[in-house]
Amino acid sequence: MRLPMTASPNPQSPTPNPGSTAFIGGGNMARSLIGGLVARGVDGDSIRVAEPADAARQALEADFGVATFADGAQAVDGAGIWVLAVKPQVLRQVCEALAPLARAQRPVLVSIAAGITSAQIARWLGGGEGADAPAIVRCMPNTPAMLGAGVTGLFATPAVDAAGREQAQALLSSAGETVWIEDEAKMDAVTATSGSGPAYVFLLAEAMEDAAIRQGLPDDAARKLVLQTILGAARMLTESGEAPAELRRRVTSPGGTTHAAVETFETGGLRELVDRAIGNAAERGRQLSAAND
Ligand SMILES: NC(=O)C1=CN([C@@H]2O[C@H](COP(=O)(O)OP(=O)(O)OC[C@H]3O[C@@H](n4cnc5c(N)ncnc54)[C@H](O)[C@@H]3O)[C@@H](O)[C@H]2O)C=CC1
Ligand SMILES: O=C(O)[C@@H]1CCC=N1
Repeated sequence: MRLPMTASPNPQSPTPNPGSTAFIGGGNMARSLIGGLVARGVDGDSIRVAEPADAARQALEADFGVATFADGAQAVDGAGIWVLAVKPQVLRQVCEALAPLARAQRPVLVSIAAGITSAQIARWLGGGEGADAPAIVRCMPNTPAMLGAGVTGLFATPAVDAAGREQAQALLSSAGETVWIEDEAKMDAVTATSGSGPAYVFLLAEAMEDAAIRQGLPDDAARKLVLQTILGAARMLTESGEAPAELRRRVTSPGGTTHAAVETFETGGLRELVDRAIGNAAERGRQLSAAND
């Protein structure tokens, strides 16, 4: 097991290695993204992670062979791309602490924090206009990234050049599909749809499993039936080329069992509820921005 490295940061470093990636924060999402990079064949030695929790650092080293550091300044030293993977509540403090190094190294900054805008990050890093503006790519991945089955929405500020966009896209592509979003204001909708979205499917799985057990199925049978149903339906959605409504229509015999269930969902207001839930998630993103400014 490696020990946290102690090399001094070099604030003068003018030519960072674009192939080296630093993660600030080594929690759940960082692990998912790092796992995707390593699975794609990226050398763990080129990944540097700042993470204050000893246990998380040790696990990252053991699982992925990455270099870890207790201190952000050490992790970013020489890295051409920095992934800001801390909670929105601590991002300001992280950016302010790394601002001098960001101005010296001029990395591509990839933020995955929900809600926090590129303008806030730029300001916390000390700003700069035109060619001096920090190159920020605001992203919203999701947890299926750990299987390479994620999807990420990306928005790049004008300061990000074509090479920077390619670097960010290559990083997030190792976690699954990518979608460029040209209007940053829509990133809260991305967060509410796909960033948080896996939890909606997990909630549906919980509810279906509970209902199946209430219908008398043994626990293990209920779980297997529900999980394989969701997997099979997801594959049909992604592989058949058919719209969700058409796939639903084909399962729903008039007057049959599915019809009874779907009518219950429709009259119970499922669509309105989903609309409200996603609207509330997007609004929470905007609140996170305001609350952590
Ligand atoms: N969990 C999810 O499904 C998704 C999360 N996100 C975003 O990813 C970011 C991270 O979320 P998670 O990984 O879920 O959180 P997490 O809590 O698992 O990871 C955050 C990590 O940052 C570390 N940390 C705290 N202060 C630090 C500092 N000063 N320097 C370096 N590391 C520090 C913590 O010890 C922790 O390990 C958040 O901003 C969240 O909005 C984005 C997409 C999906
Ligand atoms: O719940 C959250 O705030 C984060 C962002 C998207 C998924 N998890």
